[in-house]
Amino acid sequence: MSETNKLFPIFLKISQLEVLIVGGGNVALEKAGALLNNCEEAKLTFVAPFFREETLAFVKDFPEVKLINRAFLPSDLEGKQVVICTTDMPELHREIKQLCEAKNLLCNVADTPDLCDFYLGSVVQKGNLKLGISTNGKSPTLAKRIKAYLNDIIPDEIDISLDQMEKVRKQLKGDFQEKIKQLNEITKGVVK
Ligand SMILES: C[C@@]1(CC(=O)O)C2=NC(=C\c3[nH]c(c(CCC(=O)O)c3CC(=O)O)Cc3[nH]c(c(CC(=O)O)c3CCC(=O)O)/C=C3\N/C(=C\2)[C@@H](CCC(=O)O)[C@]3(C)CC(=O)O)/[C@H]1CCC(=O)O
Ligand SMILES: NC(=O)c1ccc[n+]([C@@H]2O[C@H](COP(=O)([O-])OP(=O)(O)OC[C@H]3O[C@@H](n4cnc5c(N)ncnc54)[C@H](O)[C@@H]3O)[C@@H](O)[C@H]2O)c1
Repeated sequence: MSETNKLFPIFLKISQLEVLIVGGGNVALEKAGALLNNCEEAKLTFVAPFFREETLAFVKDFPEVKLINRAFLPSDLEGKQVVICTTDMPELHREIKQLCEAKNLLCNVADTPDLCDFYLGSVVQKGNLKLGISTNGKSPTLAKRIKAYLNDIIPDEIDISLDQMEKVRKQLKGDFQEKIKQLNEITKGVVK
């Protein structure tokens, strides 16, 4: 059988988690952008001895972002649940990954699949609908292309259908199996 993608996608309530981003440069900006564009209340703490202007300009309007202006210390991991390493210091990333393992923290080392417990995905968003795309680390660029393609072909009106379905779902009576039958019937024509 051909190779399969064994990653399991979950949709994190990122505003309920404490996230540490180590580094404040281009890659930090890219990863923070990925999180904040999905949830502007994401609780991000950055630690870095130097922050790029672009990073500072981007994060300044987000209420839950904190900046610590010095080199990483192991104590920065206290109270954190997710850690994203974005510096230009591979040795530091290996050390942080080990510290995270000892504390059972989920760690992503940007652009370094071997050190990641999870990958960031490409995200398609149409109102309440969200699709996460993974290429199993094979090609983030192709993931970006697939995102653009899906963004074009999924109609904006899908969000109206979702709102209508929510109302119907709340009004339906009957036992669970009967509800599923009715919901399947109503949604038959939505995706053709
Ligand atoms: C989805 C997205 C999320 C995000 O980061 O926001 C993401 N990378 C994005 C873009 C992107 N990254 C890179 C380029 C330059 C072109 C290229 O190299 O292809 C571009 C394209 C661009 O920027 O246009 C460089 C790169 N990335 C990785 C490596 C190392 C390697 O593969 O070995 C290298 C080489 C570094 C070097 O040269 O040394 C690895 C990872 N990048 C991942 C995620 C994870 C796998 C996701 C998947 O399964 O597809 C994984 C495994 C880990 C992680 O970082 O979480 C985001 C899409 C943005 C969008 O949707 O618009
Ligand atoms: N820029 C890109 O798009 C890109 C693409 C692929 C790979 N990379 C690689 O990713 C790495 C980061 O790139 P970048 O462009 O974001 O670099 P950058 O210079 O913009 O940022 C590096 C950040 O790491 C911080 N840092 C350094 N030592 C630290 C420490 N001890 N504790 C905390 N923070 C520390 C710096 O203060 C800075 O904020 C580099 O190794 C680069 O080669 C970058």
